[in-house]
Amino acid sequence: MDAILVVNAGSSSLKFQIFEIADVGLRRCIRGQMDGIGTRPRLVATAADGAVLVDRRYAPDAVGHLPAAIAETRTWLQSLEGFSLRAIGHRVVHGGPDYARPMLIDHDTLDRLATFQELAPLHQPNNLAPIRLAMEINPDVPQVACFDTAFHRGHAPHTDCYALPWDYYEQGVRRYGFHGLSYEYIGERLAEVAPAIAGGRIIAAHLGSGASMCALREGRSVETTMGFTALDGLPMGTRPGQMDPGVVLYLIEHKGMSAREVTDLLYRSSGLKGLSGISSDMRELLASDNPRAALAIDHFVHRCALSAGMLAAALAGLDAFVFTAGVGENSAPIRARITERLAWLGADLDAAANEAGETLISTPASRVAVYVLPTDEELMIARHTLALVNMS
Ligand SMILES: Nc1ncnc2c1ncn2[C@@H]1O[C@H](COP(=O)(O)OP(=O)(O)O)[C@@H](O)[C@H]1O
Ligand SMILES: CC(=O)OP(=O)(O)O
Ligand SMILES: [Mg+2]
Repeated sequence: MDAILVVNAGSSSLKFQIFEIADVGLRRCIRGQMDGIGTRPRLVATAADGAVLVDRRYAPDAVGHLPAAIAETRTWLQSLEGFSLRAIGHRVVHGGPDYARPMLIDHDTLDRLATFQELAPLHQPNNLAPIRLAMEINPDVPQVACFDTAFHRGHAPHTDCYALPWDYYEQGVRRYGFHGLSYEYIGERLAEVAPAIAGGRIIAAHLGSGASMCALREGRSVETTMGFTALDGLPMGTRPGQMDPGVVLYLIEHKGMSAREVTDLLYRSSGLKGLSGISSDMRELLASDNPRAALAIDHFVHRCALSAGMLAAALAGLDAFVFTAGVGENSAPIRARITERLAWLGADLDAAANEAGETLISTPASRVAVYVLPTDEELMIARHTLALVNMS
């Protein structure tokens, strides 16, 4: 069976899918992930009919980081039979100013993408490692890079620039935005679920271990919370989100921290994990009676509400709000708390629908439709990969 493998290395998870290249297009065969990396690692994969193909838990230090997750997942994938790999599609978080669309990967592209590693240290090295590995093992199998940043390309310069001397913008110091594959999918999915409003003023909230929001109009990104890097915007599992740059200067100049130490603090030890002192995982914080867990959750909800207000201002109003990604798709309590903070915009939560995890969780009287739409970055990657490989 001719197949496409899709690899999506996130900050706390490694997601993968295998699609058959069928006459009718793509048919999903296997969907899996290694999640809870470093906290409660678990490899789960299911077949298209829902049959569980593997469900394996590991000790936290056995799969303590993405390279270990890649190695363990690759070993399992190699045990599969019956697939003839025709292409591999990869999520690559940072495409810099050059890459505004998916690209076939050659060694020059790979070298260029490696120069963005310091702009996405939590992701880019883990995005590029499987590409290098596959190039060594299967050099004849075409590989495609699909960028988180591409969906946000095309914003007006006055929205993408920082108030710095202009030549910094020209050097690439600008707002890029991330989670673009997720937002591209959510925009298409909303057009299927709610065609009447999909082209309107939409905020999509990708609330995972990495978290951001995006303002869409006519299905296109007009503003988003992440910026030059995936540190900016909302508080996340291990990242602080928006923060006065003076804090970085203070940590270096007055606390004597090195740039490397500040990088590690901001990418790996801040956010929900740093504030709570307990965990980066919203499930553990919601289950904790520790006041610091409540503080971290209160902070997360508050910053989500503020960012939603900012994006509603960018849209000059709001027609729909969409929750997606790990927290957005799975946590009714967090959805309820954020939606309550959007009442001033006209959002009215249907508590029963929210608890039941329905697709529409706002009441008929709500002036803002509130949806829960599972994202599927991997499907977007597979579609782009098939399109590029068919064209080449
Ligand atoms: N039932 C749940 N309730 C609250 N949070 C959840 C739930 N399930 C998953 N999560 C959160 O989602 C996060 C993973 O988000 P996800 O988008 O899948 O991963 P990543 O951000 O690594 O791409 C977990 O770290 C956890 O905090
Ligand atoms: C950009 C980003 O934060 O990605 P993830 O949510 O997969 O960590
Ligand atoms: Mg993710």
